[in-house]
Amino acid sequence: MHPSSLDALLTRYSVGPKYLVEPGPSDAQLALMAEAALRAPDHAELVPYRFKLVRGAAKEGMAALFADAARAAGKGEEGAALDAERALKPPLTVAVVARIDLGHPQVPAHEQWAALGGALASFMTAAHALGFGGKMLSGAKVRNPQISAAFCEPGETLVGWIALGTPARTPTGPSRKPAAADVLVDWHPPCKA
Ligand SMILES: Cc1cc2nc3c(=O)[nH]c(=O)nc-3n(C[C@H](O)[C@H](O)[C@H](O)COP(=O)(O)O)c2cc1C
Repeated sequence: MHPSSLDALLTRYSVGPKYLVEPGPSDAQLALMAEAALRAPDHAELVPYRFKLVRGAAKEGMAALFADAARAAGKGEEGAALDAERALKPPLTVAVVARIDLGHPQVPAHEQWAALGGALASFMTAAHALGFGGKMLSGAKVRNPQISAAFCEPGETLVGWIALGTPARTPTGPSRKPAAADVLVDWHPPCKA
């Protein structure tokens, strides 16, 4: 059974591309994930992000870009083949792109990044609730000029890629996290001198 609501929030974990198999989410499931992302808090409703789907023949194009970036980084042919495989293996890859308006009169950049982070988390949690696994990945590749230009329109920043698919193994559980008490702290007003 798929987890729902609070269960999904409490049990999401990342599943790396190695353990992702077909099928990936359908168009209808992707639409639900995007709707969940759009429910994240977003000051002035700027929607400062896009989720760009890499599927079908586009995967080959991404693999070629990854291989070229690996060569440019001095990795050699074995490294290039490994990076190409990273593009081809997941059933679906979703490029996460930021659209930060640095000159916005009300909403500073950090609030727009916060909106993107919330959307990303909701997108991934919705995927988990639908029975899929995934992992957000970036690495030095996001700063490769050819890759960045291929994924971004002017004014956009490539954040990374979410690998998505069906988990091939029973998850061992979420990664280690701090206790709730570590992030819940009482605030006290400063003492008057
Ligand atoms: C924007 C972003 C980029 C990330 N890039 C990487 C990465 O390149 N490599 C990696 O191992 N983890 C990366 N992570 C972290 C993983 O996606 C994941 O959150 C982490 O391994 C913790 O696992 P969990 O999600 O199960 O708690 C990134 C996370 C974010 C939000």
